[in-house]
Amino acid sequence: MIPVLTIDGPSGAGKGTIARLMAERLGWHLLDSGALYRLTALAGIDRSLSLDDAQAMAACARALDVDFKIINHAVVIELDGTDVTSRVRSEEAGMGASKVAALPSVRDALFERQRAFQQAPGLVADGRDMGTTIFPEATVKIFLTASAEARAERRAKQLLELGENVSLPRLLEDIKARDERDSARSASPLKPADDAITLDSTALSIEEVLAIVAKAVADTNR
Ligand SMILES: Nc1ncnc2c1ncn2[C@@H]1O[C@H](COP(=O)(O)OP(=O)(O)OP(=O)(O)O)[C@@H](O)[C@H]1O
Ligand SMILES: Nc1ccn([C@@H]2O[C@H](COP(=O)(O)O)[C@@H](O)[C@H]2O)c(=O)n1
Repeated sequence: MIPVLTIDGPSGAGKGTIARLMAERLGWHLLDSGALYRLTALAGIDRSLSLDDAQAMAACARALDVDFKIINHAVVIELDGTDVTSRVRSEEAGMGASKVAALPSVRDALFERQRAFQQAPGLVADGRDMGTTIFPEATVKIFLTASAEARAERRAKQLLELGENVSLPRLLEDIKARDERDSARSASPLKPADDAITLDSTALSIEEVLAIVAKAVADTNR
């Protein structure tokens, strides 16, 4: 079976960072499932659709015309032929994603697209339901978390580095709202798989988290 490492957890816990570093280290493929929900929201916004319209948003998700390109060692994301790399990371896309992700029809529409990422020699998949719903058979499952305050501070630092204006209280509010919506929804809510390793990164550096995850993967190969 093609091995899969899943990294789930709340927004800003460091999933994307650790998933990318682990994929590089292992030479495995990478699935950023949040990007698919963000792109679905952006496609809906661009078509002036209501993000609550389950049927229209599912059709949008199914027909998503996306391309992930590597240009000069960086990922470039195109939606309908347009570069949306920066837009995908915006708070508008994140909050929109969290709305459309609560629709079971949208989750169903993206199911097979995500499963198709499981290619040799292996896959690192980052999201909310990678270990519970999309890859329940995964070799190693990590549930990466951190306090809401630490996550808001990390996000603020990230946005400041991008030259964006930030309000820490506003970021903290958004993170808590997103946590609440992601955890309370009935379709694939944010929660650790029964067989996941839960890792609280509040007081850990990226290198320390990476070492723990790498050891968990190495331990399964013994
Ligand atoms: N252990 C850590 N200590 C300090 N900063 C961290 C740590 N892990 C990640 N970061 C930083 O926090 C920010 C958010 O990390 P990242 O984007 O990987 O989170 P995420 O869980 O994928 O978030 P989202 O689900 O919203 O995409 C980044 O700037 C990253 O460098
Ligand atoms: N497997 C997933 C991944 C993401 N979501 C939703 O998308 C939002 C954006 O995700 P990021 O990881 O890019 O921040 C997130 O808040 C979730 O609502 C999901 O439901 N399932």
